[in-house]
Amino acid sequence: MNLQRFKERSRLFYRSYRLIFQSMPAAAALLLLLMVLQGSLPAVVTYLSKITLDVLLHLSDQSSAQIMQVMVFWGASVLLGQILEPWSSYLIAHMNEHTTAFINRKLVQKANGFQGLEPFENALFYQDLEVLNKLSSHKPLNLLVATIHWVRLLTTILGLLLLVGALVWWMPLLLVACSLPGVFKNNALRASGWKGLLSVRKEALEINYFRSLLTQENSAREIRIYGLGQHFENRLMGAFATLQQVMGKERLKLARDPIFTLLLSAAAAIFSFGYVLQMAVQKKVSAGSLVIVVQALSQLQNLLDDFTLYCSLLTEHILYFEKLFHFMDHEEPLRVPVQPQPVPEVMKEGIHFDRVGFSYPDGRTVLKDVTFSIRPGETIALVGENGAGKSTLIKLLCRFHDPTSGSITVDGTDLKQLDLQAWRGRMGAVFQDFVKYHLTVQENIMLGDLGCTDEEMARKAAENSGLKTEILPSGMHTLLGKSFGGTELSGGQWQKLAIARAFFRNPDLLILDEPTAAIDPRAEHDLYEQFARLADGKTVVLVTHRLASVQMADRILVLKEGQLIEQGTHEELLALGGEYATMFRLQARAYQFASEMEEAIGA
Ligand SMILES: Nc1ncnc2c1ncn2[C@@H]1O[C@H](COP(=O)(O)OP(=O)(O)OP(=O)(O)O)[C@@H](O)[C@H]1O
Repeated sequence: MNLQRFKERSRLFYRSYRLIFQSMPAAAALLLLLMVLQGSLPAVVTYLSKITLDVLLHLSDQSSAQIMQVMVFWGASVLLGQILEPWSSYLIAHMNEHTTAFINRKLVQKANGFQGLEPFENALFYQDLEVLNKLSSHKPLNLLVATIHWVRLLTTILGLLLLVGALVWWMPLLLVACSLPGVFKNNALRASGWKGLLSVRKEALEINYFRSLLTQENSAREIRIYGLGQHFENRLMGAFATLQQVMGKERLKLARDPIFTLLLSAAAAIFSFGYVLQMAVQKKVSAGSLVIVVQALSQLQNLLDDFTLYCSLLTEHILYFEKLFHFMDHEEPLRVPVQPQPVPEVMKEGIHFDRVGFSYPDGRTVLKDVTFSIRPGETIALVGENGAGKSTLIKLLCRFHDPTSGSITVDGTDLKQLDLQAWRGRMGAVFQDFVKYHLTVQENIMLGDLGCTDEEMARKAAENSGLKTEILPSGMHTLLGKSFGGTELSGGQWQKLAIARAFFRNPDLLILDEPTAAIDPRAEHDLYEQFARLADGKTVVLVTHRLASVQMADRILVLKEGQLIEQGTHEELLALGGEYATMFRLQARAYQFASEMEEAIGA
């Protein structure tokens, strides 16, 4: 290990211990103290044995008083060891819970702290988060416990080496030197094990994914209809097999490879033992000294092996922290201004997209040179075929991503310079993949504005969204979703609830990304009338495929393959006879066909 690497490792250890100590400073310090105390006890007991033997072999008038003293010390040491053991176990368990919660909180805070969505669209981010989350329940404590055992072992070993060194000065050096190759070997093996674990992060995610597909209600129907159970089970077992194969190889290496280093340290112990015996034969040592050296050597052999093991465990655990800090040091890709500009109280000029281009991190260009304006109080509808870039445009408006080229301004100020929290605070949004919170109806709505506790407003928002809460078992207080045994809503009812949440916030800018996809035509018609009434004075950006609904918009923007190809009112675009007119006629024909069919069936 070169100096640079050594410095990095030392910094890493320092940062890791600081993190653990931050979670419970007093308990960690106390535990460390207990372990050092416990660690020094074996050397004390061994030393007391030597004194006893020497006293017995050289009896004098003070011998009985000396033996009494030794017995008191011996008894106190044994008792102390017994008293301390349960307390260290108690502290370890106590700290385990705290450090797990502490690290989990740090991870969640970090993930939640990202203002943009880019990290969430990166597979490695998820894989790292998964590994870190999973191991957070034992790695931090393992590091602490391994450190404590390491300190305890070191204290015991140093004590015993001192005893041995007092007799033969070079013997401790020999024993330590012959143990070092084992330390290095085991460290390397543990590091390789950790690399192996990281190399199967994808498989670990696959296991979670396929297991949840096979066990959760939302996938249960398709799996049964298409008979996918066995297929996914095979893929699950395939991921398990890869994981077992990789980790099995690492475990085998760990069991097999340290044999030569073990033989070396055993040879040093045997040689030392033989040397001391020869000294005893030549009467160069007292019987007491001989006994303690023999005792110390036999203990040292095991202790040095344990020490080697704990060194390698420390290496393994510290690698978890290396990953953890790497994750924690992840920089926010979205540049947030240090001194943000305030969001205008009332928008005057509106929002302007100027030659906006955007590519996702995979490099595909999704928006090209898009230029348009949204005036305050205007309702804009975005239409276009699947994958045209409508939702991406909404993401840029919410500043989940920044444009790759061009700019978005609000009353002339670049969106990047605005106070992002305040900007988002003005918005209400119903996304395509809105969240179904497994909470009560009222809570679902009131999450729209945590600062408002007006239950009557929540009821009104439900009413405006067209959600009939009176038919639910406990009205507004009905618990929803299966997670906690609540009532399940239909897709359309959930969607209305998401709309109610957006209404409850009473936003200046309402974003609706296919808000009615799951809603029946009559409810959709009622809802759009409500939108028109409620949106009075608000700016609305609506994405929809149902062109019958966009006629209420002040302006319609047509996107195709990431480009804005047409814009105008419904009538203007029909008169233009372009993409919109074609799409509208196709849909109208389908509706006409349907109503003719209805009439025919009626007749
Ligand atoms: N997170 C992402 N990473 C990479 N590419 C993405 C991501 N999200 C969307 N895309 C790609 O960007 C393009 C535009 O997607 P977008 O969701 O904006 O289209 P859309 O017009 O809203 O489509 P739809 O009507 O089907 O909802 C698509 O080709 C899609 O594959």
